[in-house]
Amino acid sequence: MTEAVLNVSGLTKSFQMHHLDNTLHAFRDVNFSLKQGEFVLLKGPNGVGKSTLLRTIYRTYLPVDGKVMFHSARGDIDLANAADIDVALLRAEEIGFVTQFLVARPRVAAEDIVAEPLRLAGVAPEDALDQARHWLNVFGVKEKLWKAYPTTFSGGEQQKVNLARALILPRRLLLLDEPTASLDAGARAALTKRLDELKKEGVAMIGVFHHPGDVAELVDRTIELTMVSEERRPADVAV
Ligand SMILES: Nc1ncnc2c1ncn2[C@@H]1O[C@H](COP(=O)(O)OP(=O)(O)OP(=O)(O)O)[C@@H](O)[C@H]1O
Repeated sequence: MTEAVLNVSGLTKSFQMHHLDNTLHAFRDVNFSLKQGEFVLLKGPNGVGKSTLLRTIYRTYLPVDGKVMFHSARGDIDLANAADIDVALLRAEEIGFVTQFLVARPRVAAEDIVAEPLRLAGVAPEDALDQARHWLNVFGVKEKLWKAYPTTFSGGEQQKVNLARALILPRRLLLLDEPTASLDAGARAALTKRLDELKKEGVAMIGVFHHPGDVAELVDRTIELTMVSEERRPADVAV
């Protein structure tokens, strides 16, 4: 039987706009589940709350209501209520998040940024570097840039480093927020291929895609978020 990875129930997020003295409702009463190897496409118009939903699952944001039950290899944990230290551990080991923005650090070479998740997982430094170079190559980062600092890279080059780092290690759950936004066709094809491999290895994925056609073959289900009206409605998600 395929194992459940994530159960999201009654998840609701709003932002308190103190300077305007009002509340902005991002999404309300979102319910869905994800199993191992499942790929869910998140859709909806601009501003409907797609990125906010992914960030709430990742616990960048705290929800105002609901549960984000993550079935970790170490046991079940509600990310909506978990201690920061447990969230940090899960991010290091089991939950990946690919955004369109690289968090580049000053004076850290591209290959070291990519190799870091492997090193932290206990892979020997030279093996980790070899694998990092392999993935930089797969995503189309030119060899002469491997030892350079990505703070100076173009948007697309930074995004390729970002992908190589985020996808180097299979995670139990992978959140993808427009990972193709600034990529050329070659890198988009490499990304689709890597996501297909990860899916086959059992990684559960939910993501928003700029070019949903790229992942059409991988999608098992689509979740469409709809705008929250200011009056209360029981549910705002169609599955
Ligand atoms: N930190 C924040 N503080 C206040 N409001 C926020 C914050 N983050 C997001 N919002 C608001 O929440 C709503 C949902 O934003 P979000 O970025 O999740 O939408 P989206 O569906 O991902 O949009 P797009 O398709 O344009 O990327 C927007 O109205 C946005 O202004």
